[in-house]
Amino acid sequence: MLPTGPRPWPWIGNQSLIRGLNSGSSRTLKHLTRYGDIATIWLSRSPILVINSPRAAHELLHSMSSKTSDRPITVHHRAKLLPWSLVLAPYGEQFHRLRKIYHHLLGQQGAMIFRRWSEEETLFMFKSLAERPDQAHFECDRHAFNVTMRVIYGVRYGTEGDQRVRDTFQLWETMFCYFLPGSLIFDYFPSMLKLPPWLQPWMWIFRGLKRRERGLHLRHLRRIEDHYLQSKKKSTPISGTPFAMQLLRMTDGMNIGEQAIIDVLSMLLGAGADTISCFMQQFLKAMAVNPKAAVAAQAEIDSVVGAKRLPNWEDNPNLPYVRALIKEVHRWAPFAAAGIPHSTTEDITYGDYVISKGTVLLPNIPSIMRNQERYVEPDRFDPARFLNDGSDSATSAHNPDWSKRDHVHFGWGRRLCPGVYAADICIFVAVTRVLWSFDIQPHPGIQVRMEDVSDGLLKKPLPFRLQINSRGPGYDEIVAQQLEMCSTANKE
Ligand code: HEM
Repeated sequence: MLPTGPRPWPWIGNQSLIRGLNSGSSRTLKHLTRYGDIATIWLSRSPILVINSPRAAHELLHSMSSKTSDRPITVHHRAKLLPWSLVLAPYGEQFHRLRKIYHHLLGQQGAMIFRRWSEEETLFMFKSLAERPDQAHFECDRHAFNVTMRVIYGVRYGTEGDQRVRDTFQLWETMFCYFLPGSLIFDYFPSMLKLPPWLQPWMWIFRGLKRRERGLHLRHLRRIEDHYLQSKKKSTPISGTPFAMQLLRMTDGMNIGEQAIIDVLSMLLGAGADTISCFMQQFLKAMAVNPKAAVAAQAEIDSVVGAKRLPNWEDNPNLPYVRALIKEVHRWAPFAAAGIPHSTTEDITYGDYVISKGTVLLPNIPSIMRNQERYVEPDRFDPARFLNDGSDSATSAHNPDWSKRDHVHFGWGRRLCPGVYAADICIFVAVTRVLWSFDIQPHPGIQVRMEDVSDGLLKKPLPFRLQINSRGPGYDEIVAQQLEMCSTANKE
């Protein structure tokens, strides 16, 4: 027996709800919570279990993680087109191989490379935010893109590269839609996968998208390959060097081909830049509508850091309110809607339910983070709820007690986001520095609407307007001095 859910239509199942889930519709996500901890919906004739409560999500995706970390069969078909993409990888040998690579690059040690580039790139962001506060959404994109490009290839794009940054974010948006279960016709009619390749239009479309993405990477990769060959001759150590260089060393002798390297690096760039940018945009909007929290965080930063220097990653242990505020933005304004679907690799039992092998499990992330059993007054933005939680995101995600986990924005179990350390660093540095130097308010006469977000896997804020004012000339001077001292990076 499966949990209850809305009645499916013959053949198509609950197609309109699936469409609602894919577009991150709050109405659909809320509607599904009516059916309890878990609701069953149908994609054609296959069940999808939508998990609505933190308790059920923890039990199924964390405690039973060894049996619930596959991706759905519909995703396996997509993975054939992108076999070196971790997010699509079926649970198995290739998943473990990729996960090892990601852990090497993004583990607690490896992720420290994000620190230097985040600190430096926030200076460029300040300048652009002060000059163009109306473009805050794009400045967040550019900031996150440049941090990640510097981590991967050691290069940054100046303003003359703006169009390329815009095109890349646009490309990712299209690609993400392609990955969603139920977004392609073969999800409903799997026999179409038996057609000859030239009769499968999704293949050509996807190959076109991939070609465009390859263009972005190839030039930078070729340059790094040259450096790598030089460093090999001289046996130069490569820890702390751009990820592309480290990846070449890790895969040297594996004979996996250039496209595989590009697939790994493009996953890192896409997953890193888009998420950090989304978070920063949600943070700016959340500060404009919750001014008391912003003022409390600024008071803490002022008393610990003062006005004579910029905050940095080392201030993290001394800024508990800022850390709590970041956790609250993750919880209150998540951009991951229905998370990335998991699937079971064997039959499992949850309460009275027997969930058979191959069943899709889809976490309803926004509803889980507004759960009344876990959070007091869940609709209220209240960083104080996390003041006694000193754990970083990775430690909290491994807490065996579901009711003590801070938020679930990074996923669960063996599929937990491997970028969690990098995200903690980039976000802390950018949030603390923005609060140190700017006052953020709604633009006069324009309401800030948290619900104005795009459709898709990531609910990205639609372009918004805020007032972002410097806190005074002393702050501007310090930023200007620091900018001057910045290393002259490779400019694209
Ligand atoms: C605010 C920042 C971020 C959030 C909220 C976030 C959230 C998530 C979520 C919800 C998942 C799916 C987990 C699951 O399947 O249960 C995921 C997967 C992933 N994330 Fe992140 N992420 C963030 C930042 C990053 C960064 C900075 C990187 C890399 C630089 C990254 C790389 C990845 C990768 C490679 C996966 C696929 C993991 C797998 O399928 O095993 N993420 N992330």
